[in-house]
Amino acid sequence: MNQNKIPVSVLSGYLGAGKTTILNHVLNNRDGLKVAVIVNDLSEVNIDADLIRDGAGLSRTNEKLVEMSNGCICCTLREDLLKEVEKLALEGRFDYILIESTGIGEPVPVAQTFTYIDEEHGIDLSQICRLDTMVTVVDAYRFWNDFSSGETLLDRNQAAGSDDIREVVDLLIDQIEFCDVLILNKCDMVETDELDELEGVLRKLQPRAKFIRSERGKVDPAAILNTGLFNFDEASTSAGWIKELENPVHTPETDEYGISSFVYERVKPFHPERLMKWMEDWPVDIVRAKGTMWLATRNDMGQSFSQAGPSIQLGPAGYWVAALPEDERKFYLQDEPELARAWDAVYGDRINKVVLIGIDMNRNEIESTLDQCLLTDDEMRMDWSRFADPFPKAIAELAEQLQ
Ligand SMILES: Nc1nc2c(ncn2[C@@H]2O[C@H](COP(=O)(O)OP(=O)(O)OP(=O)(O)O)[C@@H](O)[C@H]2O)c(=O)[nH]1
Repeated sequence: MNQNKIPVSVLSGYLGAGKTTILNHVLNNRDGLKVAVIVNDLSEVNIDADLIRDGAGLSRTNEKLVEMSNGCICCTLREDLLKEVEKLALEGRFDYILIESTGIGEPVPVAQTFTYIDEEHGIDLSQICRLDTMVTVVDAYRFWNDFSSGETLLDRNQAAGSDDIREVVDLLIDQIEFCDVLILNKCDMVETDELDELEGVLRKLQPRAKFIRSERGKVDPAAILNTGLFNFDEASTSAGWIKELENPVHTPETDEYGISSFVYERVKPFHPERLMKWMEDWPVDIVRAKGTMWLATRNDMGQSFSQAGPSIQLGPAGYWVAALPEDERKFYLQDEPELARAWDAVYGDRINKVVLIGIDMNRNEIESTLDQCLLTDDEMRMDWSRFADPFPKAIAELAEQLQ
């Protein structure tokens, strides 16, 4: 760890989760640390900055509050963030930079700002700063409500612009699946057993992060400052579904809250119509599913599948290596021993491989009903291109039905 580089912590979390409250608490207990604070607000009036100015008692001479308003540091204000952080770091009078992102900000692009050289502006923040901790704040009281609302940010008038079509649940998942510390805030508003269940699910979604429960934002500053926990590669692969794919762990049935996960893996394609019907009747006990699907009608391309609550997405993931010209296929097989090991003699790398995470999932039922969506032995001998394929245009309608 280079002591000359100024450490940075970033707070993400959906609107109203408690980021400003936590920030104020941490600043009020900062123990002499000279902190520069960057507060990002989507609107023109940076209310959070006012709250921090009033609540945190930053010293005018030693500290600084930078407002970044009217945009989001993960996209439209990314360049401003680069320049602002560079300026603060080069001033050399701060011990720490603490950033509060907007509620609709995604953590990955913010972390990238600190990790990669920005060629366009010639700024390499990694030479002057050290991203120390990515923190995600989750509102324990509203979580399930937001997760299952089926609403988009536009529906809630919270979008970054009219072309921002993100669903609330997808944003929540992005924030949870990329963090080093997850703060479950507003614990005063939720019964303990509900909290235990929620934490169990969140730990399944994000097994790497350190979990902290807080009430009214009371978080020990040491939990989010100078933790040294950030590592881009580890954070990028820390989602529960990736961990489950890498190393399937079968939670024993004794789990108090019935939270479990498993991988559905079959070397046989789905019949698109039957799969579509299955999805229309999505089992409510599955909270999160993610993986690759093989549709008989799209035999050359794997489909990337992602579900979180009522949000379902399916789209092309890329060509199966088995569908590539022979010389390319040989190249990949030589280059990737893992691919060669898993290679099927007939179908190559074509496979259905989906991680399912849920509460009280009936694994047998899920597996047997999904198996019925695979091609039958008779269908395997037919011309697959002639099967009806309602994907992907039906996906949008499907998402609506699930709400
Ligand atoms: N009951 C309770 N209320 C809380 C807690 N933490 C924050 N609040 C309240 O929740 C509301 C939102 O808190 P903020 O700290 O402004 O949340 P935020 O994440 O900064 O919100 P945005 O900046 O809009 O994204 C405020 O009214 C807080 O007083 C908590 O732990 N318990």
